[in-house]
Amino acid sequence: MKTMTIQSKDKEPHEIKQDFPVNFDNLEAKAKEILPLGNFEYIRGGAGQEQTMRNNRIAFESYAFIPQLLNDTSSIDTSISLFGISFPKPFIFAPVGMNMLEHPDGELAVIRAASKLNIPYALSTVSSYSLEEVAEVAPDHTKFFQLYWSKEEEISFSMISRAEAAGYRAIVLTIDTTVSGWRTGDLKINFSPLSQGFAKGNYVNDPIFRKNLLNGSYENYIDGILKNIDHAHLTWAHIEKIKKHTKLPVLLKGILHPNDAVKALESGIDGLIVSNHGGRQLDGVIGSLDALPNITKVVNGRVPVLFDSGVYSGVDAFKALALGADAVCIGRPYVYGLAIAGEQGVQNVMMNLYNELVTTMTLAGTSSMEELKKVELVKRNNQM
Ligand SMILES: Cc1cc2nc3c(=O)[nH]c(=O)nc-3n(C[C@H](O)[C@H](O)[C@H](O)COP(=O)(O)O)c2cc1C
Ligand SMILES: O=C(O)C(=O)c1ccccc1
Repeated sequence: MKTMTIQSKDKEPHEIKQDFPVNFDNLEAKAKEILPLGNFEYIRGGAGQEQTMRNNRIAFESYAFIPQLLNDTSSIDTSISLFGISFPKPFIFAPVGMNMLEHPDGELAVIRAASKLNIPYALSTVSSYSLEEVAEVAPDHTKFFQLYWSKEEEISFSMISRAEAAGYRAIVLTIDTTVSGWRTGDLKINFSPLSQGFAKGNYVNDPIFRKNLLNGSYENYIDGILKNIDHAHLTWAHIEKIKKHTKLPVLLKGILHPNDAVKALESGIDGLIVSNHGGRQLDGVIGSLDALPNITKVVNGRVPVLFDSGVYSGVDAFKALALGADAVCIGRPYVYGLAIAGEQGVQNVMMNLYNELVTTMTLAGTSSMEELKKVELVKRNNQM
């Protein structure tokens, strides 16, 4: 593979493989060639008729921005600050479960890429490698732990304590996975990612989970994970308990309604992630980007508002940031990069997104996140 070196604005040289797919469709097509069909469809697919997935894209396509020119954009500052820490790029790795479905190095490859690029990394509860193994690879890098609430709450509290002990900097509680979405693609071929055994990382050595396993509450790990993962009983009352249990900032992932954003603030939540889970959970909901402006309005800068679902280019990231997101979380693109070329693939994807964002900022006359936030957008009614 030919390589070239790109000098990014945060002064770290990054190598990009020239024959690595650049745009999202090509990335997805390449991953499809490489991955077993079930794994690929699980990653690509969404819930139901995939209306929500389409709504995500329609939302991005509906916004257009109006550049203002003859501003000095010879130096672009993309840095952001989150919970008192500064990062050179406005990106975050979204939590994505079971990375061994894509590559044997799984989350270890992703955290290596994240730490080289200095992009915060959110590890999933259902990771293939444990939170401790991931932390060991990059002890000083900023990591968040995404929590799927367990039916047996002691397991969740145990995982939070382990994340604290291993140096994770925040807990991201995902609230949109009350039950797993109606994933028609997986149902069609009877594909069950959990049954492949790649979701065990955080459960295998969890003291509470093991105790229950030995007590015979579950037949095996997979049975135990399946029995624990749905959280339909989770309510606002739990947030108080979680906040009491940990000193770490707690973010809620999956906020779409401004009323929920208000409740989150009233409950003392430290940050929000506007997300519809990439259209994988509830079909027929609003595009995530369409939910963003009303939420940033009610939050009004009191806590960080992060964003995900459908960010597939630097221009998409630009639009989400212009609509008030403090950082954007990247999901499927990096997962495809991981499938294609492991750690290097993850780096390539993130650097392509980043370099396109920098190019977009330069052309749009915006040299910092503050200026980007002032960009004017127009929304048109789009049919795709
Ligand atoms: C294969 C896959 C697995 C995921 N696993 C999790 C998970 O374990 N926990 C979680 O909160 N979100 C999970 N997500 C959702 C992502 O965090 C994120 O919300 C989503 O990927 C954003 O949509 P996008 O990929 O279209 O940008 C997963 C997404 C994918 C594609
Ligand atoms: O597939 C997903 O999107 C996801 O979040 C999940 C939920 C439960 C188990 C594994 C992954």
